[in-house]
Amino acid sequence: MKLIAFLLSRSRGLLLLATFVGIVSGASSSALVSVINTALSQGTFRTGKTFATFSGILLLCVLSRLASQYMLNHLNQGVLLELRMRLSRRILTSTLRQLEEKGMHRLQTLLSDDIPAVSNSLSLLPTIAISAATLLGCLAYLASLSPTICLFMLGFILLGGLIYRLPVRLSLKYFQQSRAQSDVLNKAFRSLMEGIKELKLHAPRRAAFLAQGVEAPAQELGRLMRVSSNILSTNASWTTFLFFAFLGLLLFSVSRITDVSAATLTSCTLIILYLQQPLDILLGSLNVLGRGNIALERLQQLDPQGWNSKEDDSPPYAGPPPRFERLEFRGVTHTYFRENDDTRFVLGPLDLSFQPGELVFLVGGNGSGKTTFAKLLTGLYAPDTGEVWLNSERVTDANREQYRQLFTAVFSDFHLFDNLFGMDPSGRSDRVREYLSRLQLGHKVRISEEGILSTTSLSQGQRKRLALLTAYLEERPFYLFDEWAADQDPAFKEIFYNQLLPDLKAQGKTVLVISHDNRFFHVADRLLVLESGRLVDSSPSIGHELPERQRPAS
Ligand SMILES: Nc1ncnc2c1ncn2[C@@H]1O[C@H](COP(=O)(O)OP(=O)(O)OP(=O)(O)O)[C@@H](O)[C@H]1O
Repeated sequence: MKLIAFLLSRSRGLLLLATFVGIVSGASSSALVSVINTALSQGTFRTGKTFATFSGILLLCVLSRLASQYMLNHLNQGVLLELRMRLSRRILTSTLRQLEEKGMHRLQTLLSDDIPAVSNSLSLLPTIAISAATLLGCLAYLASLSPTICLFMLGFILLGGLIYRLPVRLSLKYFQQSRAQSDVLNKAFRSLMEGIKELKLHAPRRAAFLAQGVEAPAQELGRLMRVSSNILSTNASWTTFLFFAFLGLLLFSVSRITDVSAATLTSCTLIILYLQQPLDILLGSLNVLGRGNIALERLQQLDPQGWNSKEDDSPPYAGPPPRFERLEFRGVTHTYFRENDDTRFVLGPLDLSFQPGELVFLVGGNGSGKTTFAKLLTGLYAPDTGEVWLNSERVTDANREQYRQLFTAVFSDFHLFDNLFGMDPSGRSDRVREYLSRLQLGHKVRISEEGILSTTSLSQGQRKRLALLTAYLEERPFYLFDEWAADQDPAFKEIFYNQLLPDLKAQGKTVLVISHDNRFFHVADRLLVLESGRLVDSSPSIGHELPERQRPAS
């Protein structure tokens, strides 16, 4: 089973030790039964020797159970930590395109459902080890009392186990289908959170969304889980029935065909009754382990082989931003395929270059490919065809991580962290204060020596200014702003275009600004114009005539 193999590959020594100690616990538990049984059948329960043996074994049983559980709990938590970190690393090392194609909601299911499913099954391992050892110990004792009854019991366990497996498989099939439904439901939950304002404002939309978007997948998920659980419940009841039917058979039939004494039969019955709990646990664990296995398989699909990520092997780049003399696109293209309507969007082929200290505007209608261009430029997408060259070196999968460190970007769907992770603001507090005051945020936000922002609960325009502050502090050679000024008031727009951008240029930074603000195009050294994925113009902006549909309204 993948789950056990995974656990073994992580900490073989500890797992084997914990299993061994669990076996000691199980064995001592069955030894206890034997002591009780012997004491009862031979009437020695009042002797000091029996009391000492009983107490000693009891102590061994409890302590070894505790030790085994502690070890396995330690192992489980270690594995869980590793799974969480692995998944986070896989998300970070996968290409943006792979993540977009996979869908963020699926990643959410992995984090919220699949990791706990693995955790549930791992936390069952100590109990499984102890139950298995108890079972084996009791069977050995049973064999010493009556080999025939032990053989019958073994036959019953094997037959029962085989019969039990089939419904478990069916139940797991439903569970597997429920994972896909969880993805759908998580997608709906994302829409619920992100679209809360729209839903609150429109009652019919809210009702329809609740019914079709949430209730329908939630009901389907509930149905699948219900069927899966009902199969298991039926299975468990059926096994309990079989267990007592076996006991009945033993008492009423087997005793007739073998020459066991009444005392032996009583002892055997006592042991078999004692076995019911470990048997229940072992059979029930088939399902929990199966679910954990399915969850682990889903998580492992993010592994390099499973997801075929070329970038996974490259170590994270920890050096300074690369030197920047010239950046060139040679015949670069990117294509989006849309599965649902069989159409595609092609950006390029693009041939252009950037030099240090240039202020370039990228303009074009909605959907013309500006943001896609920005993702290609910043190395978030690799070109489908064509080449990107930095200075005299071609950008490839091997050096793309390093190439990306050239840029600082504020995308239109930017995320504002409440901590300046990876930047050390200590010793730069004067600069931080100066930037905050330039961005007119001095009265609103403070940044601690550790880089923690006092608040991010700001207006959208203010949040964008804070993102700009982060960009300033990164001090990269190339700045990219995707419709940054769209949320700014007219006064601050003026400051952005007429002061902040020229300042960056004066510092020798290259700046690419995606903008619809025609009034400020004259600030640019160069204007790139995109139309339906094609670069139709890339001439100097001064005196430049825009295509008619992009000219400012007079
Ligand atoms: N993740 C994606 N998967 C498939 N198609 C996409 C994806 N992102 C964008 N597209 C398509 O690619 C085209 C260009 O999108 P892009 O976001 O680059 O345009 P844009 O010029 O930035 O538009 P806007 O000004 O509206 O932001 C659009 O037709 C869009 O439908």
